[in-house]
Order: sequence, then structure tokens, then C-alpha cells
Amino acid sequence: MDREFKVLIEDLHFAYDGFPVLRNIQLRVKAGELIGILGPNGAGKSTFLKILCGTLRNYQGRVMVDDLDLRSLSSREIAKKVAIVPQDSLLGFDFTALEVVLMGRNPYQRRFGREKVDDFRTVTESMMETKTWDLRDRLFTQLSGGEKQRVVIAQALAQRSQILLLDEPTSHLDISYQIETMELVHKKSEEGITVIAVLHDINLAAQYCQKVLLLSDGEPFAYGKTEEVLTREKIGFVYGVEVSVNRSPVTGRVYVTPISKRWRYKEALSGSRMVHLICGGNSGGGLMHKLREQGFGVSAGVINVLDSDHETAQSLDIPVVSEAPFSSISENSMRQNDQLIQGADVIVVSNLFFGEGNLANLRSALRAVEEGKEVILLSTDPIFSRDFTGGKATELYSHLMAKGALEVRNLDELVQKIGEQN
Ligand SMILES: Nc1ncnc2c1ncn2[C@@H]1O[C@H](COP(=O)(O)OP(=O)(O)OP(=O)(O)O)[C@@H](O)[C@H]1O
Repeated sequence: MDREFKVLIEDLHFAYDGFPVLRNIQLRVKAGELIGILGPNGAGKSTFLKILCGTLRNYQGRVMVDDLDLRSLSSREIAKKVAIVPQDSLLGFDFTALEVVLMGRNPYQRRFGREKVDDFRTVTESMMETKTWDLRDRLFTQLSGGEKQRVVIAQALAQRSQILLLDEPTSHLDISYQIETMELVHKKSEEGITVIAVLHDINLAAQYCQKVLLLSDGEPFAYGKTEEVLTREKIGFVYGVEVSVNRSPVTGRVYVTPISKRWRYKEALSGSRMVHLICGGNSGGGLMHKLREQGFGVSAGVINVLDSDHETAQSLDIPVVSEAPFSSISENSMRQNDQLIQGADVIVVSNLFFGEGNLANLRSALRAVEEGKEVILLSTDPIFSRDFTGGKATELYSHLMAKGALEVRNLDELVQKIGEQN
């Protein structure tokens, strides 16, 4: 067996009462890796963790922990190697938070044994790390969902095991504790602890996990480096939603933005004309409202996150292709924008300013007009006064008009032109 791996899983299959839930799982995890398990509800994520921590034992296949077959280990031996933070911690009796964390030391105590100084030191450290020390005398049952979650994480840390399993560790936490928890988990992995975390928030996984196992209906759909697994295509296939995937210039990590399906369906059903809006820098918000009022379907892009047009699109539930804040349009975003353009009847270019960063939007409009799409340029101000590309945008406008794009001077004229084609 390969000692290189802290956890090694081969051909894992599992069924509840003959109902197959996990099929054909293979996984190799090294010491200190932080792995995210993602997948839709019911994909088998919690079941997978329950197998890894020894709760479910009637599986098929091989699960090796520290080069030892999990089946050959007693519960106590497993607890020294693997700690779990379950999805719901049901503690019926009135234990204090300190007592709950002390339970993490059970694998190290003799039957009816008393805690030693060592146990108290470990518990104190774990409670300090999870910011639960101040809660130590409170009754666990009376804590808030987020406080309970942090206490249970402290309990798992107090177990001092080399493998930490977390089942949605941030589900009850506010954003600040979500980040703190993930930072703590990340730090633990840097200290050499192997972390396997079921996460529902794809962006937390994108931010913190080195690798992701994407489960689909009990089977591994993809396993590998986070940015190789969290692609538009794979997320779209497994979750059945449209997303855009971009890279943050701040963290350098990928992040995922869902594109609302609600309006798409509504608009497709209503049979109204679909307008794709190329805008940004506050040139498109008013247009979005106006076009919606007039009963047109609207999509938009590419717009930078934090741009006021982006916020308007999101508040109106308009499908929008997003780019990271203050970043140039990436190839990936441009391709996604081209797809929205394909689905539109009319492309409108608003009265926006052009720099090198958003010139790709104009090129998309040019490709659209060349393919016979209707393109309308709303030029309240002449393009040369909005061109900060040394003339490239102005030149693209000339090409656009030469290929048949129509230029209008105000909003009413624009709405009339879109309506005329109805
Ligand atoms: N004790 C059980 N007995 C029978 N079926 C179960 C049991 N626990 C879970 N299941 C079923 O197994 C499947 C996988 O459940 P599991 O909880 O592992 O999924 P999950 O991916 O963690 O879901 P979620 O994201 O909703 O937490 C589901 O169809 C669920 O209904």
C-alpha cells in the first residue's frame, strides 16, 4: 500500500437497505491536503463522510487510513485518527460548551477515567482557536446555531486527530465566522492535518480547497485541482444551472457567479424579444429598467462586478456575464457573453466609454452583426468622445455600421427601433 497517502479509497460502493447511494469512488489524499466535496443535495456527500469516520461500516471496497484498513480499526482507534464535525450535532442532555469540547478527549481516556491536565490544555487551546472560550459555561442546548457549530468544531480539534472531516462546517455561520472557520481549517491543513470538507458554498471551496471531488448522483463526476473541477461546464452539468466562472484579481482564485434562470424561462415563455445589452459604467441601468418596462427580455454583459450596471442587473434578476472587479474582459467571459448574444434577438450597445479592458465587448457585437444579428448602437454622445483606446473603438464602430448596425441618438428612438422589428 502506498504510504504517501493519508486516505486512500478504492472502488467504494455503498447502499442503504439495497438502495445504492455511492458508486465507484476512488480517492487519494495526502497529508495536509484540503479537499472539498461538492455536489447537489442527495449526491451522497454526508454518507461518504460517515463511511470515512467509521459510522457506516457495511460498505464495499477499500478505505485505508494511515495505511491501515478502516475495517480493522476499533471505534476508539478510528477516533484518534479521524475527527468529524457532523451536519447536525444532536446533544439531548444539558452539557456545558466546555463539557462538549471535553468529549473530544474521550478516545484518550480510560473507561470512567478522569481528564488529565493535558486534556484541559488541549480543550482550552481548541476553544481559543474557535473563539468559544467565552461560551465555556453556557449550556450547549441554549447556544445559537452558529455558536453550537463553533463548539463542535472545537470538540473535533480537541480530538487531535490527523484527519479532520467537516460536513458543511459553515452552514450556520455568518460571513465573518465563515471566513474565520475556513481560515482556521486552512491553517490546520498547513500544519499537516488532512481536511476533507463537504461544502455547499462553491465559492468557499473555490477560495480555500486545493482539490475538489464533485459528486453527481453518488458517483465521482470529477476530482482534481479546484480550478480544473470548478468549470462552467462541469458545474452546469452536475447542478443543472448556468454559471459564469472567473478569476479574482485579488486572490487569483476562481469564483463562480450563478446566472439566474428565472427570467430566462419567463422571457422565453412570454415570447417577447430578447435584448442583450452591452453596457457598463452606469450607462445601462436606466436602459435595463426601460426595456423591462416595455416588456422586452433582457440579458447583459460583460460587466465588472461592483459596477453599478452589474448591481442593477442583479437587482432586476437580469442574466449577466460578470468579470472580476476592475479587470479586463477575459477570454472565458467573452465566450459566455457570445453565448448570451446568440440567444438574443437584438444587441444594444449603450452609450458607454471604451478602454482596452472592455473593447472585447465591441468585438463581440461586430461578430454578431457579421452573423446577421440586429445590432443597435445608442450614441447619445459621439463615439470619439467616449473612445480611450487610441481610436480602436471608433474604428470598430465604423466597421459595425458598415456591416449594418444601426445608430440611434436617444432612448425613445432605441425603444421604437427594437419594437419595430417585433
Ligand atoms: N439513513 C439513511 N437511510 C436511507 N437512506 C438514506 C439515509 N441517509 C441518507 N439517505 C439517502 O441517501 C442519499 C444520499 O444522502 P446524503 O445525506 O449522503 O446526501 P448529501 O449529498 O449529503 O445531501 P445534502 O447535500 O442534502 O446534505 C439520499 O438519497 C438520502 O435520502
